[in-house]
Amino acid sequence: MSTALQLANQTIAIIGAGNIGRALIGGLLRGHELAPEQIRATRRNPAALEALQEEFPGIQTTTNNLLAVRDATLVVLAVKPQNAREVIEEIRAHVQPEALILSVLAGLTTATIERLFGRPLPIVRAMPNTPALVDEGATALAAGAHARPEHLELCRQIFEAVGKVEIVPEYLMDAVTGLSGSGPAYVFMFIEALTDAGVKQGLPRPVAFRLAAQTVYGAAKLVLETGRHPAILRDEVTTPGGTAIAAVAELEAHGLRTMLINAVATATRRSQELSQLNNHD
Ligand SMILES: NC(=O)C1=CN([C@@H]2O[C@H](COP(=O)(O)OP(=O)(O)OC[C@H]3O[C@@H](n4cnc5c(N)ncnc54)[C@H](OP(=O)(O)O)[C@@H]3O)[C@@H](O)[C@H]2O)C=CC1
Ligand SMILES: O=C(O)[C@@H]1CCC=N1
Repeated sequence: MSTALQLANQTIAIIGAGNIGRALIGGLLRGHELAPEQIRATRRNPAALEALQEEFPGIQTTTNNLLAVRDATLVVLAVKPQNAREVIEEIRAHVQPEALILSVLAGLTTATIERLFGRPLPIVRAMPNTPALVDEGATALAAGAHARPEHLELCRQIFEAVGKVEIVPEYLMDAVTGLSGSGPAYVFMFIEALTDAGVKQGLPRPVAFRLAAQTVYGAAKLVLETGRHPAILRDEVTTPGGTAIAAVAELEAHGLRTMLINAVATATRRSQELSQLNNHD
């Protein structure tokens, strides 16, 4: 007998339907595998919940977390990490014994979440990123001690509705946070800087901006769709004695690679520091 968990059979409570929670609701509904009535979304601000319901007709919204979790088979923890403890303490006695917990809380380990619930329960931890809002997220998933393969698969389906998914051991979640979780910030800076560079050369700003953003998007798509090594694709742009190699030399002189390696190392360290603050009793 298959033990696969079907998305179509789930009742999903999204506790803290802000940016990430909203992205997940959108992805789930666009996938047409479950009806809006299977989703309960919470936050404290009733006006924001009304707006959510207008955006996603048929979902149930409430400021009452207990009401949302009581019949949920899957509880998504999507509040900010600083609100996590109070929310878990509030809902823990009301969550179904068999429910799966899916946490997007940055820096909270599955062991800490389990301790806050006060009992062993299946937990999957996710580190998504904001491009999930346009179905181009990059998400890493890690299983907690009591999560079974079918739990991980269910969560994979959820995040595949809003982008690409990698499964990693939990100890790598800080590195993921430094790379793809925080990464959109680096890429936005890159697009902004490339736009300025075009403006400096005389391009109108809106034109420079569109060219810069599309260049980043197109280059990423070329890497992903061809599967070819980025260094080979770069070689194809660099005509001997031409323009691109002149700029590549400039980027190398200023240590682009080292700068990124150090930036991701710093973000990873910061994630580890925050984890240490979050995960002590
Ligand atoms: N943004 C990012 O790039 C990433 C974020 N994450 C993680 O995702 C989580 C959510 O982040 P994000 O979506 O950006 O944050 P948001 O602030 O957009 O969403 C969190 C939501 O939680 C709601 N909330 C707060 N307290 C409660 C409560 N007691 N009960 C119910 N709802 C509550 C807030 O709404 P209201 O004020 O109306 O209650 C808010 O809308 C965080 O834990 C973060 O670490 C992970 C990866 C990337
Ligand atoms: O900066 C942060 O802490 C969060 C985690 C990943 C992206 N933003």
